[in-house]
Amino acid sequence: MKTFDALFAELSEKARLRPEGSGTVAQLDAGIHAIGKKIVEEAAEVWMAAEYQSDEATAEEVSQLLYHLQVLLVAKGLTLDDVYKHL
Ligand SMILES: N=c1c2ncn([C@@H]3O[C@H](COP(=O)(O)OP(=O)(O)OP(=O)(O)O)[C@@H](O)[C@H]3O)c2ncn1[C@@H]1O[C@H](COP(=O)(O)O)[C@@H](O)[C@H]1O
Repeated sequence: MKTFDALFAELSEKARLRPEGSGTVAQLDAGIHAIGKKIVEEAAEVWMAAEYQSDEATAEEVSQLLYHLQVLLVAKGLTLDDVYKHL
């Protein structure tokens, strides 16, 4: 099973190697504004799933929100340690 840290390493590699067909590369190319909008959209989907849908659906929406947050970190050149030091 993939972990949060493993996903971040994978996304960092995608940004470095820019493989064809990568959704992450497309998101990075779309820029901070587009990534930010995606985060807000996914956050709303987390809320709606938690309030009205199953635990499984909620967990899936959370995974998508975490993915888009990681894309934002990669786009900004931030690391997980930059975040962890605030936890
Ligand atoms: N974990 C994720 C992940 N979570 C969410 N998403 C993206 O976020 C979108 C969220 O989907 P929604 O349900 O909101 O659907 P949607 O609104 O129709 O989404 P759009 O495609 O229209 O933006 C998905 O379509 C994916 O594009 C993800 N895209 C990729 N990953 C993982 O990231 C890694 C790198 O992926 P690539 O860069 O695509 O190779 C792989 O391990 C993937 O499994």
